[in-house]
Amino acid sequence: MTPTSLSQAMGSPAPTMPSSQASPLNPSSTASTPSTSSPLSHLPLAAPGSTPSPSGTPLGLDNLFTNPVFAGGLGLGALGAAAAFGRRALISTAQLLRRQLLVNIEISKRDPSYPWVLAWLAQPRDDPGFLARRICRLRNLSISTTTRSLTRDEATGGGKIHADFRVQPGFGKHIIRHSPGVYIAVKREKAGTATTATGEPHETLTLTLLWMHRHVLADIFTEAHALAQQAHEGRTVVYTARRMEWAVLGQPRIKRPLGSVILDKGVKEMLVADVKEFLASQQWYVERGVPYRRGYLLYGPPGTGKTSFIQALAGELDYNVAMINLSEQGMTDDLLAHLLTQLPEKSILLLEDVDAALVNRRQRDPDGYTGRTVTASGLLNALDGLAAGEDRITFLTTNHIDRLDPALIRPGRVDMMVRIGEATRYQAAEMWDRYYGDIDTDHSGRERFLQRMDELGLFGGSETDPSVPKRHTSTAAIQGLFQFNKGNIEGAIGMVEALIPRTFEAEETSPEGTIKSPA
Ligand SMILES: Nc1ncnc2c1ncn2[C@@H]1O[C@H](COP(=O)(O)OP(=O)(O)OP(=O)(O)O)[C@@H](O)[C@H]1O
Repeated sequence: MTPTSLSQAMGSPAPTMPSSQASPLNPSSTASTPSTSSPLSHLPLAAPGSTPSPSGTPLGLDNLFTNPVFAGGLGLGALGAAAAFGRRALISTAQLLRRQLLVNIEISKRDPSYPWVLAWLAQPRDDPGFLARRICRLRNLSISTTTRSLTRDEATGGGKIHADFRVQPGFGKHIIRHSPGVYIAVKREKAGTATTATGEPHETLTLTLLWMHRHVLADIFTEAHALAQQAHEGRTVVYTARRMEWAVLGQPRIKRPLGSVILDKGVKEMLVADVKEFLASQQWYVERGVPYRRGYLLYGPPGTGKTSFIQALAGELDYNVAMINLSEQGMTDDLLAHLLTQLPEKSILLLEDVDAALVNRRQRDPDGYTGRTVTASGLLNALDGLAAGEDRITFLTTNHIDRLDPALIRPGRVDMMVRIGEATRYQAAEMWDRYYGDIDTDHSGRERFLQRMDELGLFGGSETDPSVPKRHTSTAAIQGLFQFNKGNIEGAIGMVEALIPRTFEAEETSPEGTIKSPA
């Protein structure tokens, strides 16, 4: 039912609309257009109760614009829109300029250059001048501390631990001046949550500089690398596995001279020559399709210089040492394989006490469950399986060769096996010369020392007295005795009995390799 019919039905006449309201789009129109001529003609222009225009007509658009409230609102709206547009235009222009004029370089914490650049940023710089001094400042600093135990020689000042503090740019934004007129914005930030690898959040470092100054980036990385190398010069970096990544263990150590490790006659020379030959013959391996890696197994009793030799060899070759403890909690076959594929560059891989991993092969129960972490097959695969990396020198050490699986000792995994045994007469004499050579010029002290060792059967029995038990001592024990009697020939000779290992003596004697202070 239409409204008309409704009103008619209710007995009231249908309302007529004034002709001036007939066409709201043409308010000035006075033509008496029928209300049905415009679809909008029946819509009221003003809300019920609104003030009629002074002309007596309801509010029209011309009146709307002359209305100060409406005009003011419209003006404000236009201003707001213009401001928003202007802001957006400004942002777009800034982004465009940024893209065109600036260059960003992001360095991930996983990249080897990350610590180098951090150290480079913390370098003291020349005074840049009044203005630049106000602009350039590392606002937040963080500290990276490493500690190491002091040797007996170093610990004269009373302390036992040496700490190194390195100041680095902290998290946040900084500005540094690279050279006159070249400024770099630095942003160091934590990215995301803790990684499963280290338990620490990932970090990035972003350097931003003018596009026209981009050439300094190459200088920055070269300088940062040179700085890192300088810090490690004459030093051997020891890496250790920290969860899924390699981490530097303490401070890089001063290179140990090869001459300070005394192995039996010719052993050291033979090993060094073999490694050097391997390093010089990469082409030979490539041409024959042989994986370019070489494995060495050093075995023998504790304290005979196996680890010391590997450390000194790394120094001699200008290599680092990447060490994995196979019996460490959490070390699994997968983790071992992963770490071996990520080996730090120019590093000797050192797997100590390798028997610890192989023991579990026998301890596996019928279900294949093993209480230990790295299995024997995991180790074998990591050494020469499909995923095993190339360009690698591996040293394995063990005190228990009898516990090793024969599968481990086969060319490709272990190419050379060397027993580093108990101290021989040759080694004892060489060590004596290193400690007392300058004061025992006629070697008389050395002869008395060796004779005393002989009398006690410490070179595997006495040549003159068959009743003397066959004994051995370690080079570590001899070193301990000499260190205890620094510059004291008589003291050293008088204490030879302390070299007798505990296994050959009653319980009250000193443990193997340790020198007890005289009462
Ligand atoms: N042949 C050696 N020449 C010089 N120093 C030695 C020698 N053997 C042992 N030492 C000294 O004894 C200490 C222990 O030596 P090192 O750790 O190299 O022995 P190791 O054979 O690796 O022992 P382990 O089998 O227990 O790991 C070191 O301080 C090292 O300087």
